Amino acid sequence: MKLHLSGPSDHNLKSAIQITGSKSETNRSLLLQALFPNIAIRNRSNSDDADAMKKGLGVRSDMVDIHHAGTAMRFLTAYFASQEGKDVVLTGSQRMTERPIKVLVEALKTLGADIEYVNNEGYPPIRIHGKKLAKNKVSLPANISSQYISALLLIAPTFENGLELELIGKITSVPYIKMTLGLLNQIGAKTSFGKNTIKVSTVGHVSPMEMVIESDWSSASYFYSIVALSDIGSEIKLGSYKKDSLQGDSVISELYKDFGVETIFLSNEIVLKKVQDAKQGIFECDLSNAPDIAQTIAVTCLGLRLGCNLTGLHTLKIKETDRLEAMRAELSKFGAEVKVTDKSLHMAPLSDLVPEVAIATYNDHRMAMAFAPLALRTSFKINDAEVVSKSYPDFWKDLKTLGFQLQEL
Ligand SMILES: O=C(O)C1=C[C@@H](OP(=O)(O)O)[C@@H](O)[C@H](O)C1
Ligand SMILES: C=C(OP(=O)(O)O)C(=O)O
Repeated sequence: MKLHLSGPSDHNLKSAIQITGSKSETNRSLLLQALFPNIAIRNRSNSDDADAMKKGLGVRSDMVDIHHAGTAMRFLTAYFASQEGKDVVLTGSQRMTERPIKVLVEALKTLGADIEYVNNEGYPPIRIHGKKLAKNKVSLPANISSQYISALLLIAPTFENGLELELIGKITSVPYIKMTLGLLNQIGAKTSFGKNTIKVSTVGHVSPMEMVIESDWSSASYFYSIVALSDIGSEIKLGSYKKDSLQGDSVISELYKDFGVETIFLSNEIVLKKVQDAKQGIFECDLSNAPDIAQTIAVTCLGLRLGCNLTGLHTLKIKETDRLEAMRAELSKFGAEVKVTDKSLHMAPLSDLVPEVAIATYNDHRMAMAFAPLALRTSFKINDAEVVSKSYPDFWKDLKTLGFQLQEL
């Protein structure tokens, strides 16, 4: 589906939107629920990735396809490896077969798992023969993806003597590891996170309990961008959010102050309000703790005619696409001067946007959603707009309620 996008006629926005639960929290909770069936989940994500996780956990055949879902790939690898008697081949989309999994597989093998690569060493698909994992201590590199660490931590409560991880190198995407530990605490696991050691205790039994998932902050980021690009006085209310979030992307409420966006925390909602013009100059930020909002921020800067230096982006090359290269190519179509390294993105301020360009999305939901707010500045096209369903299937519907004009081409 190719969409032509233009902004609302009135740039003074007033709207309220309900977003579903965080996909990261949902996929962790679904795994914990499979291990401890007394857990009930409220406000789960309606994303494709959450569906892939749910289906994968319930599968009866010996083939599991998780499509594009990185968390489902990594979390299910750990889950199946620890399920005695389970024999499955775990695979995904073409892109998933290019996203590395060796660090996790090696760590699981050290713990006693039986896993083979079906085609290419280090990459899905993998064949897993589930076993009771006997060891309880392992070291692994921590600078490639935090999902490997979260995957191991999530199965740890079922180990006889808990689990101790030694993390090697600079730890990336730390808030996602803390999110995992936070959810483990909710089911009664004792956890500790020292400088480079994480410990999780065994959990024998979980009494009936409810996990209430906060709505997705990465999805909220697109509305921060919209408010930043709209008139002073604009307000969008988003539910259901809270101040003490488990999601690292909630840092956006601080970052967007520089773009003139204030966040008002109500009991179960946030109100994003454009209160002043953006701070002028080059926007600088290290996003190693919040990699999923890098694309949103780069496009906001483009729309506000600001330059940016975004660093800490070393994980972006192995996500749904090489996001650094994809951003360079697509920002450039609007006329921006962009340089990328393998861990950073640098953009010079641009005064006039080239209109009516067609943005490619590279099977990456965040490419489509990050660029959409720019329709407040110029009209353009988005190719393969349906990619948004990976994390936010209602995105285009919600954009229409704000008055954005979407025309299917
Ligand atoms: O654990 C998680 O839920 C996630 C961790 C992050 O990945 P990396 O740790 O690979 O950066 C993030 O980009 C991804 O969208 C979700
Ligand atoms: C990187 C992402 O997801 P995953 O790694 O889980 O595929 C994302 O949603 O931006």
